[in-house]
Amino acid sequence: MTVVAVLGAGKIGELVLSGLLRAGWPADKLLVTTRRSTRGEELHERYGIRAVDNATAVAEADVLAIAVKPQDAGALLAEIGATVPAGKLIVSLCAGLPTSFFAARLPEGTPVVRVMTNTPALVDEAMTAISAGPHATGDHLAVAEEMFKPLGATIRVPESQQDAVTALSGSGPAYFYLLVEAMVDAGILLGLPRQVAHDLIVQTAIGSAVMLRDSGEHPVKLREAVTSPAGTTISAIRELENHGVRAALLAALEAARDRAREIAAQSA
Ligand SMILES: NC(=O)C1=CN([C@@H]2O[C@H](COP(=O)(O)OP(=O)(O)OC[C@H]3O[C@@H](n4cnc5c(N)ncnc54)[C@H](O)[C@@H]3O)[C@@H](O)[C@H]2O)C=CC1
Ligand SMILES: O=C(O)[C@@H]1CCC=N1
Repeated sequence: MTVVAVLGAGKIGELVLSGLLRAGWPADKLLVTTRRSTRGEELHERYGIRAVDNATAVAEADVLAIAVKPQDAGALLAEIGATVPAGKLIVSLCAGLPTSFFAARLPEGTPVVRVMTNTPALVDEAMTAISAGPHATGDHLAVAEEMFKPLGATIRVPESQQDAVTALSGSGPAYFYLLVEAMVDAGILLGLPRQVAHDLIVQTAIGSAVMLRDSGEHPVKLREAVTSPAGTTISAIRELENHGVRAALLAALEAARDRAREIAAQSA
């Protein structure tokens, strides 16, 4: 069975490892590398996986999943790049970095797949977009899918779309959490106890999300069904439009996409 090493076990690296274990990936087919040895020991105790150094991971794993910050990827590749044997699959989880960044620092012919997942992987509800980079075949994409399908939904996209994907689904959970946080505050403004406001809006978010996924209806239809003539909802929507929420979202996602491009430019 494929041995996967996660290089850099912060939030996303741990989330991938824990998801693979939940899906039944044997612990002895997983390796992790960390910058601090105490972090490696912690992960070993928590999951029973071996924490090794980057050189051991390169030697023993079939797939190297790069989960360091994009700003740290250059240093990591300077350390391991020349030693990566032919045929190892590189799966990058790094926002912004194009697969050409990896190809330029790895032996010629090394297959690279670029992946953008998100934190709901923690509850097996991730959205993961997968793109083939240099030398990546259908079989390599299938390996990436085997890793990420148990963590939620997967989609294949051309790499040219990955910065937009990062802005939408990679960062997306943060936008929903911000909205929920703001709506809880609004509930408090209206006089509700914090816990009641929290419970009301979290269940409303879950119900709305399930309807978005399962009803087959366009979001406009779902919103119209809530919006009674001369009712309460349209009064709220007028305020949202007056305050430019729609325009703010367009600008926000454009800013996230631009930041992904900037990260790539700064790393080149
Ligand atoms: N946090 C998120 O929601 C998402 C993050 N990503 C991407 O995942 C990657 C990781 O992000 P986070 O987990 O949020 O960052 P993080 O900072 O929590 O984790 C990165 C880890 O890499 C370790 N590290 C750095 N250099 C290393 C080296 N040479 N050898 C071994 N370990 C090393 C650091 O000590 C740290 O624990 C980033 O590239 C980010 O763009 C992708 C999708 C979503
Ligand atoms: O904020 C970031 O850069 C990472 C990438 C997508 C989500 N978090």
